[in-house]
This record gives sequence, C-alpha cells and structure tokens, in this order.
Amino acid sequence: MTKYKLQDAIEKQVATGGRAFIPYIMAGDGGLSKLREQLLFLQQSGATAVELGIPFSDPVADGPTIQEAGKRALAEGTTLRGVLEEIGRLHDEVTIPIVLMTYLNPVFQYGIEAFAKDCAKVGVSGLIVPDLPLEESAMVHDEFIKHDLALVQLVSLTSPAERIERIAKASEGFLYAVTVTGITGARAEFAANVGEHLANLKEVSTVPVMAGFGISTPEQVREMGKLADGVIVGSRIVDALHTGDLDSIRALIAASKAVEII
Ligand SMILES: O=P(O)(O)OC[C@@H](O)[C@@H](O)c1c[nH]c2ccccc12
Repeated sequence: MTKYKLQDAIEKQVATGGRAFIPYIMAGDGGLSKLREQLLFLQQSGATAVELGIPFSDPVADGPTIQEAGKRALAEGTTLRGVLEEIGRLHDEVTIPIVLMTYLNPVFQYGIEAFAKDCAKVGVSGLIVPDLPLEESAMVHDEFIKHDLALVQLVSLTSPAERIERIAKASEGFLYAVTVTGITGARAEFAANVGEHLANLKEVSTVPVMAGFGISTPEQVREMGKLADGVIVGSRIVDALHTGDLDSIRALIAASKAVEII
C-alpha cells in the first residue's frame, strides 16, 4: 500500500516524542480570505496536519458548534470549488498535510473524477467522507487511489469487532477512532471502554490511530493522547478561532507534545 504524506507526518511527530495533533476547522468560517491566516497560524503553532471541513447544508454527524460554523461559511458564499482554489494558492506556504472533510453530496455535485483530480492538483493529502461507508466506497475510492489521495476511515465505539478490523485494515493515512457515541462536540467525560477500544485499534491497525470527538481541554488531549498516536480537536478549535482565543489553541497543541509515552 502507498505510504501517504499524511501518515508520514504523524509518524514523524510520534517519533520525535509527544503525539500528533490535527485541528479541524471549517473552511470559509470568517470568509475564505481568512483561510491563509488560519492555516498558517495552526502550522506555526505546531499542528501536524489540518482537517479542513467543507460546509454543507445537511451535516448529519456535526454537533451544534460545527453546524453553526458551517452556516456562517455558507452565508459567506463558500463553495467546494472556492476552497480548492484557495488551497491551490497557499501551496507554497502551507506545508503540513491538508485532509478535506466533506460529505458525499458536494463531491457528487462536483463530479468524482474532477474532484479527485483537482484535490491532487492543489495538493490535498487525504479525505474524510463520513457518509461514505466502507462497503460503498469502491467507486469513489478508485478515483482517490489514482490520484494518491488517502481515504481516512472512521471507526465508531459501537462497531462489531469483525467490522472494526475490516475498517482498520482499509484506512489510509491514519485511522479515525471516534471516542464517543453520537455527534461532534465537547464532552465532560469519556465512556469507560474508550481505553480498551483504542488499544484494540492500535493492535489491528497498520496506520496511526488518531482519537477524535469530544476532546476539548489540554487534560483530555493528554488523556486520549496516551492511548493513541494523536488527537483530533474540532468544536473547541472552531469556537476559539471564531472568538479569537488563540492562546487556548496553542495550549491544546502544547499538551499534545507533552504526552508522556507509556
Ligand atoms: O468537534 P469534536 O468533538 O472535537 O470532534 C472532531 C470533529 O469535529 C471533526 O473531526 C469533524 C467535524 N465534522 C465531522 C464529521 C464527521 C467526522 C468528523 C468530523
């Protein structure tokens, strides 16, 4: 299997100590003209890669914070085409891998072939498509493979063991380990079986395991970071960028570097 730039970046981070950190942001929240500044800030603050959300009108997996960000981005007139063009312009400055998070509908509207080709052209590293189940991914996946784009799979806490293993083996770039049941957004606590779940995923996965959903404090970054190769933080980052609370983003990233390796 191809080794993707995305996987490489995570493994390099883990090899130098600490854990990988992938912030999620909504493209076009604050206007697409802000994207450059937002990505450069995250890169300079030590993010390993960025998960860049494409706003969509019916975001089934998104909690309220990300839904609101999506509404703001759509109100700014953000389109998939516009986002890809902007990424293309930032190519020389933004060197950390970009993973696009999009629902299927905008991809179908764009055309799968054209989408994969344009993603590759502007330098996108990978894709997360939450409403594309593994069993139905072949048609889309073939185009991604052609263009060297990693298709990241999500595995939920409640999937049966046999399915978990199939998803883990199919994931490219990294495996997205969902750490809560339900939609995105901050949680006060995690279920008791999260540790076991992550340990099992690390065992069966051939790519790094990134824990995401519900992680919003430096303590949680350390707690989940211990159990995985890194963490993904969405709602808290979206909120902090919106309110201009950049220090709390720096604190979250700093926590990921300070995870004690056990
Ligand atoms: O917001 P949280 O709880 O920190 O979770 C990350 C999540 O937001 C981000 O990865 C994401 C945003 N939208 C999604 C849809 C499906 C899967 C993942 C996502």
